[in-house]
Amino acid sequence: MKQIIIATKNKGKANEFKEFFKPYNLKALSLNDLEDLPDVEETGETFKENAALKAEEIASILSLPVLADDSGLVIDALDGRPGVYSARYAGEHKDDQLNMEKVLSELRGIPEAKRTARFVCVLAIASPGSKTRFYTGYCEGRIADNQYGENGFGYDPIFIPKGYQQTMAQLSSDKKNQISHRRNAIVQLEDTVTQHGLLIKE
Ligand SMILES: O=P(O)(O)OP(=O)(O)OP(=O)(O)OC[C@H]1O[C@@H](n2cnc3c(O)ncnc32)[C@H](O)[C@@H]1O
Ligand SMILES: [Mg+2]
Repeated sequence: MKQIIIATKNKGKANEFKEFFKPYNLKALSLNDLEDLPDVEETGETFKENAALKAEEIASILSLPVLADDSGLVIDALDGRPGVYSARYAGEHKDDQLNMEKVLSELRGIPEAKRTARFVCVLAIASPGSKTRFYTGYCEGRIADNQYGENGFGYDPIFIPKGYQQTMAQLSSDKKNQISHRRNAIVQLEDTVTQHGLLIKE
């Protein structure tokens, strides 16, 4: 089967990419499937900068085209936080539970209408010798009053997509993968995947 490398160590993201690429008969390999690759430091101030850092560093080490995802939750009432700091919002150890508790406590007392937020996903495709390409997807919604549901990862238990009454973590993984920021970004890059050199081996 043909393969595509995703420069992520996040198992939740990696599993979603595995599903997305199945219809292309493409096997998505994450950094958890490959040995001896460094942790890329995310020193950028934007999703785009961090996505480029991850894709370009791994592409240059492997001399292969690489896809990276930088994503996060942007909350209006918190002036856009946690934003690019979503993974480490409550500390360097990247704890989903503590991150959600921090957001819920910062939003305590804020009424439903003012709890608007969106998930953002910026994908970068870096290919040695070519210019890095970017694709962005959004998923609009609001922050719930508590955590609900077990599916997904990250902030899914506190995020209610627009048009739904349940959190992302209460929806099935198939449903999430139809409406998510990551899906919406993937749709943008579909042509690139099918037409260009992302298929690294048979
Ligand atoms: O950098 P990699 O290795 O890909 O893994 P990461 O978890 O550090 O990924 P990011 O730097 O892009 O940070 C994204 C964070 O935003 C949150 N997030 C992104 N997509 C999400 C989703 O689909 N559902 C829930 N939370 C999400 C979650 O907390 C992630 O850890
Ligand atoms: Mg990260």
